[in-house]
Parts: sequence; structure tokens; C-alpha cells
Amino acid sequence: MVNYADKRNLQIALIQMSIHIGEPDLNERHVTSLMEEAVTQNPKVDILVLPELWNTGYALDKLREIADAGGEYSKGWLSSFAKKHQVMIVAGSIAESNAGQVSNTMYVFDQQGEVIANYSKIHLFRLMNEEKYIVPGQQLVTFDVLPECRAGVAICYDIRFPEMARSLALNGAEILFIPAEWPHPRLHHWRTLLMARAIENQMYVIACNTVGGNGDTTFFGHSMIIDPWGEVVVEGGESEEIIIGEVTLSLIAEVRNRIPIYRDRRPELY
Ligand SMILES: O=C(O)CCC(=O)C(=O)O
Repeated sequence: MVNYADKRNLQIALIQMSIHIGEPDLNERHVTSLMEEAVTQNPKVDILVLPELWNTGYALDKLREIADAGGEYSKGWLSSFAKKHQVMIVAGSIAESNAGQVSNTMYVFDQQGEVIANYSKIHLFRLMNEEKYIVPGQQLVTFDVLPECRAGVAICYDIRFPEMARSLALNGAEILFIPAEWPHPRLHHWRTLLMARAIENQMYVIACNTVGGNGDTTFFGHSMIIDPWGEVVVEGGESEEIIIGEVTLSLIAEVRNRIPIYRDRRPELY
């Protein structure tokens, strides 16, 4: 939990990085240097956000060999980083192996380096055969960013399922973090779905995508922060970059009071 009692705004850094496919050691060095750069150049950053599968990329046929056993190695150094820099990390996701099975799993660390949330992607992306190599998670996850502000998490394809974001919102989430590895030619889907999840749930959407390629697939970046009114606070381009944006916590209640969808919904009819 971000531990400033009077905190009203949050500074977010999105690590929009390229991934060396199937090279966890290289990726660890790469992501660490970008995270160092983010906290050095922006000492006020509260939360670092990483993209999906940053340790391996979609090296699906090698995943069993190269996935992090129990996530222990990644959890170790990410925890030390969070503690050293007093920063919360929404650590994208990694390929994690357990008893021969691989999951696409996210960890969230607080400023003391404790793991405060752990989510495995529940909707696996058939278009890329993800379900043949990865086992799905079985539960939705929320965590507290501040005592009075809860967040939910989703990974990439999960945003095509509006029921999921709505369930997270009904569980109290006011911010939705979304690590992704989303490619061309579906930029229009990416932007529209993120915008819709923000507007329909009146929540901040904080989405961190990758850049670069895997064979003939190109990941387009466009990591974004969208406010609960649907305005884009910040949006990346198509190259590697650290994107900084601010979350204004008071805006969430303001939007929810202005158009009170949670009071007006009729769940008994649908
Ligand atoms: O839904 C999409 O178009 C992209 C999803 C995806 O690439 C993923 O879940 O890894």
C-alpha cells in the first residue's frame, strides 16, 4: 500500500519495453535498467507498471524450460528493488512454472517489498495458442493501493470480457491495471476496449503494453492512462519509453457522483 496518509494523487511510470523472446536473463537486465531510469529520473514515482510476460515474451514452445520456478527468482529481485526504492511495483506478468505447468502470473509489491497480490491470467488467447501451453488462473484479484483506494488487475486479452472489469469494480476497484503484449493490427480494439472499461466502470485504466516484434507479429506500445471520465491522461508512442502520468484520486468519486451508474444499474434484470 502506498503509505502516505494524505496522498491525493499518484505518480505512475509505465515501462513500455521491448522483450527479447525466450531470453529471461537479458530481459531481467533490460527491465531493471529501465526501472532504475524511471525512479532516478522521477523520484516522486509511486507505482511502476511492467508489461505482460516481460521475462520470456511469447516463447510458447520453450516456456516449460525457461519459466521461473514458482516465480521465486523474479519475486526475489523485484521485492529488493521495491524496498530499496520505496516504490510499489505492479510487476506486469511473468511465465511462472509449478509442477511442470506454466501460468502467466502477475505479482504486486508494496514499498516494503511484500507481495500483496498475485494474479494468473484467466482468459487465455486462443488466436496465439496460449491455452495449449499455459494453465489459466481461477480467480479475480484486487489489492489496496491506499487505505481508501482499491485496484483490480487484468492481463491483455482479459479486457475483452467486460464482466471481469465490472466484477472487479463491484469488488471495490477504482483503478484497473492491465499489463499486455498486444499487437498490430488491433490498435483500434486496444484503444476502444481500454476506453470502454474506463468509462463504463468509472475507473482509472492503467495499461502497459510492449513494443518490438516476435516473428511477423509487431507489438505497438500505446501504453495509456485513462481517467474515469474516459479522457486519456497520457499515451505512449510505438517505441520503447518510460511513460509518466498522474492519477487524481478525487476524480473517481466526482465522476461516480455525477453519473451514478452504480446506484442506477438494474442487476435483477440482467
Ligand atoms: O485480444 C487481443 O487482440 C490480443 C490479446 C493478446 O495478445 C494476449 O492476450 O496476449
